[in-house]
Amino acid sequence: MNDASAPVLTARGVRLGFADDVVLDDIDLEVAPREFVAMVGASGVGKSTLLRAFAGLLAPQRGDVHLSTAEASASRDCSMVFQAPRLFPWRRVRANVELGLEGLGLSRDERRTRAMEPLSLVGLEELAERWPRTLSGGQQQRVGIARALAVRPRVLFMDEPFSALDALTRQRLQSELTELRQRSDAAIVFVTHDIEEAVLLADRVVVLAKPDKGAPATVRDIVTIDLPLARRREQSGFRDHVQRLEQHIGVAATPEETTS
Ligand SMILES: Nc1ncnc2c1ncn2[C@@H]1O[C@H](COP(=O)(O)OP(=O)(O)OP(=O)(O)O)[C@@H](O)[C@H]1O
Repeated sequence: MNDASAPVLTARGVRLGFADDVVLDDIDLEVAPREFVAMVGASGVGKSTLLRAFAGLLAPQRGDVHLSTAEASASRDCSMVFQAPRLFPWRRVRANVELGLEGLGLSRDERRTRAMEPLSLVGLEELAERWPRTLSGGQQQRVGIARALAVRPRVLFMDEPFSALDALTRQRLQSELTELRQRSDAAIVFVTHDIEEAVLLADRVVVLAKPDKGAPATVRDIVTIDLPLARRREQSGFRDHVQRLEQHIGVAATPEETTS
């Protein structure tokens, strides 16, 4: 039995890299059940690499990653949403969502029923029998999210899931994700290069950065976003969090730059 408050993900002293190239080092992080953690950092700092290691797709060179075991019936420890929805064009929407459920010991009927739950969570139950090519980009990404949720993961990993969408669709999906996380039991670890998106969505934002040029990146800061959910960019406190994060990542303009 899992302790209900025990972390769903624990990383201790993690080092990651490719051959002799160390990309990240000394990574320590715990993610609590149902927590939403965003990871931000400059391009190439290692956000996707770390997410892959968390999901068990890449072995650490040092340290370890522990994912707690899923307890719900026919569920998985984790699932992943990518930048592109990666739907199979020859399978209808519902059949795409059922894909993740194969191999979980469910009957065909059970798989069909289970696929409809997350589709309704993302507002697509009406489109269950459509072909992917007949959906908009935002709808296709919702199908990708539904497919990842169908397995009732303890942790949902999302790698820049909205970055390929137009600005309006992106905003809509951001607010939908806030609603969805309140109705789902999954913790979410979300990679983005968009600091405002991280402040809109996350309970905590992990800043990855290199301490020195050429050195592997590590966790520079973890910022708790203590604003109530259903956030808006205009609300008080929002910009303060964005600015603090920008300074840590090193994208904030220096005073000389702003006055010249
Ligand atoms: N399979 C691989 N083999 C060798 N090097 C890799 C591999 N995957 C990633 N890297 C390197 O690891 C570093 C981190 O890449 P990663 O994609 O994790 O960064 P990122 O922070 O997600 O970047 P971005 O924001 O641009 O997507 C980069 O220098 C990249 O070139």
